[in-house]
Amino acid sequence: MLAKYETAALTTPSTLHTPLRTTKPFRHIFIITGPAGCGKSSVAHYLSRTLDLPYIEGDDFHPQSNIDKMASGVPLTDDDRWSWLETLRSAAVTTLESGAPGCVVTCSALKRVYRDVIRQATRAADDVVVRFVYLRGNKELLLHRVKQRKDHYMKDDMVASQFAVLEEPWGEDDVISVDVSGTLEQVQRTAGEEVNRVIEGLA
Ligand SMILES: Nc1ncnc2c1ncn2[C@@H]1O[C@H](COP(=O)(O)OP(=O)(O)O)[C@@H](O)[C@H]1O
Ligand SMILES: O=C(O)[C@H](O)[C@@H](O)[C@H](O)[C@H](O)COP(=O)(O)O
Repeated sequence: MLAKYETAALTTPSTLHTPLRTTKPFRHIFIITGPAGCGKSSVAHYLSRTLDLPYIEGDDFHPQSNIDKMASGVPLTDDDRWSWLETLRSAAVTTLESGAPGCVVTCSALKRVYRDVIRQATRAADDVVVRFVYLRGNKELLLHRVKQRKDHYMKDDMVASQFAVLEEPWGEDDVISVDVSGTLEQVQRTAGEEVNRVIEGLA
């Protein structure tokens, strides 16, 4: 069982003039990332449910032109993605401004510059924290999982193009990396434990 979200606390530094410490909870935006088939939706639904945080599905924020493009097997370009990423970031910030203590967002965020667009959400307020959960799997595994998936516009022929532009987030200190080669239950549990460590201020 994950710890209650409300237990997370930011202790503001005391000064000579304010000897009493006040606490203020962080509001976390957890971005579940990785190429198609890595398990973003499956893991994000689990985190949203267990942490009782709103779920924002990145695919719901694409303009129709992007969906048509992906459905016809044409990879998106940077220019197709900028406004999508900004819209997604706004949706996360609006969710917090509406009173949510945090949220869980799915977004492939394949390149560092895309993650940087999302990172700008921290400018909304000093208690907003962005953490990425990168679901790490090799191309063959994700291809296999996308092939098994039904009723999704994104077909397996897009996986190779996603790996071609993927910049794995090594060295980015706001990223949790989770190996997805195990069962879905194992991956969900590991992601939950890692996210819980962040919420508790341990990571
Ligand atoms: N660890 C896993 N083991 C086996 N199947 C998985 C695992 N994670 C996800 N899947 C399955 O793989 C497919 C893709 O998962 P999904 O969550 O839709 O990925 P994404 O949102 O990243 O494209 C789904 O059919 C899902 O049930
Ligand atoms: O679940 C999936 O199949 C993917 O997440 C898919 O929906 C797509 O990756 C993104 O929505 C945007 O496309 P890019 O990853 O090419 O930016």
